[in-house]
Amino acid sequence: MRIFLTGGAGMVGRNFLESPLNEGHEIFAPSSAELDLRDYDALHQYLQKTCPDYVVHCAGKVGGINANIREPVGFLVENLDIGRNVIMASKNAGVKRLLNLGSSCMYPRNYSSPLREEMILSGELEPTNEGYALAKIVAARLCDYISREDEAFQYKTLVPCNIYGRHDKFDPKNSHMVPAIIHKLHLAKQNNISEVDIWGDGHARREFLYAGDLSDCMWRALVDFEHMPQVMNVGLGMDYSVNEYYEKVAEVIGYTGHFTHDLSKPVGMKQKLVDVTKSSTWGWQAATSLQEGIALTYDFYLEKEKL
Ligand SMILES: NC(=O)C1=CN([C@@H]2O[C@H](COP(=O)(O)OP(=O)(O)OC[C@H]3O[C@@H](n4cnc5c(N)ncnc54)[C@H](OP(=O)(O)O)[C@@H]3O)[C@@H](O)[C@H]2O)C=CC1
Ligand SMILES: C[C@H]1O[C@H](OP(=O)(O)OP(=O)(O)OC[C@H]2O[C@@H](n3cnc4c(=O)[nH]c(N)nc43)[C@H](O)[C@@H]2O)[C@@H](O)[C@@H](O)C1=O
Repeated sequence: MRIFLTGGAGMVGRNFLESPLNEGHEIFAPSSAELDLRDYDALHQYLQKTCPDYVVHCAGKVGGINANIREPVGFLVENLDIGRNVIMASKNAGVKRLLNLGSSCMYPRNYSSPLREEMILSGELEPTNEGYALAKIVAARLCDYISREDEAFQYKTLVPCNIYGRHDKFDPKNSHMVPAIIHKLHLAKQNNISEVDIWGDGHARREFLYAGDLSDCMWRALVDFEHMPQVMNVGLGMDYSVNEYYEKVAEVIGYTGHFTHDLSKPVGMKQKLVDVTKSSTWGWQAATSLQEGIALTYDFYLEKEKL
């Protein structure tokens, strides 16, 4: 397969490229410095030249709750521009298969039951990442419409829960919760700090999938694209409280201090567990436990620290 991968320098993209399943495929993965996806003409020319069989769209402006609260304009506009450009340039260059990455942020807030794909747009979005979610919803819907208007084009969307793993962002300015906890507890242990702040009361719940498992699902989707549902959640099938994540990371790192709760910090959605019925019926499920995933991510963090 000839594959054009966007976001190849990011966490999901690098795990996709690192996968042993990439054997025998030709993958084009320009960085944003080589090909800025906000430049439609450059992108269209690139696709006409490379003629990929598949486009895998991982690029975007991505960050944790703080980054989304700080820059709603950038999260909406950049992801809208990039999403529209990649999808429309692919269509206009005649690329027949496209795998788009959505996010569980697309779902309405205040649902306690597992979130099913048909629930997208059925309610109010979470304000802390509304801009990002709107851009993700537009891109997913654009893929649906293209596939509906002309069956020769199959543009499909995976909707992952929160992701963590190798090549994650650990800088507190932009990081998601798991990498943020790893960074905080590592520094607390190194500097003998006996107390670490948890944002909020710690009762919010999150589902974090190991990036290597998402990569495995993406490769399986390319191999069995016809049978993949038009929109499909990708998750672990279970969630944990924020407090439990801190406890699990402390166990892996060997941090023995205690935790306080900073109620001034944003907490976002109370819960966002995705329903995994479609993906398990399709024949895929996550293989990496939270314990294993955190250990592998911490190994990566330590390797990075040494550089
Ligand atoms: N991380 C998570 O928890 C989740 C992520 N997702 C989705 O997965 C996908 C990948 O996320 P993740 O790997 O974490 O994100 P990263 O921030 O790690 O990577 C994003 C990538 O997008 C590229 N990019 C950004 N802007 C541009 C641009 N203008 N032109 C070209 N490339 C650009 C960056 O390239 P460069 O580095 O060269 O600038 C970077 O490689 C995204 O679609 C995200 O919405 C979905 C659910 C959860
Ligand atoms: C992935 C998906 O979801 C993202 O939203 P989010 O899940 O709310 O992002 P988050 O991982 O940063 O927070 C998860 C929870 O964790 C709590 N929390 C505790 N302590 C820390 C902490 O130290 N840092 C952070 N970031 N969160 C903390 C925090 O209060 C919140 O309750 C979108 O940004 C968007 O990227 C998107 O698509």
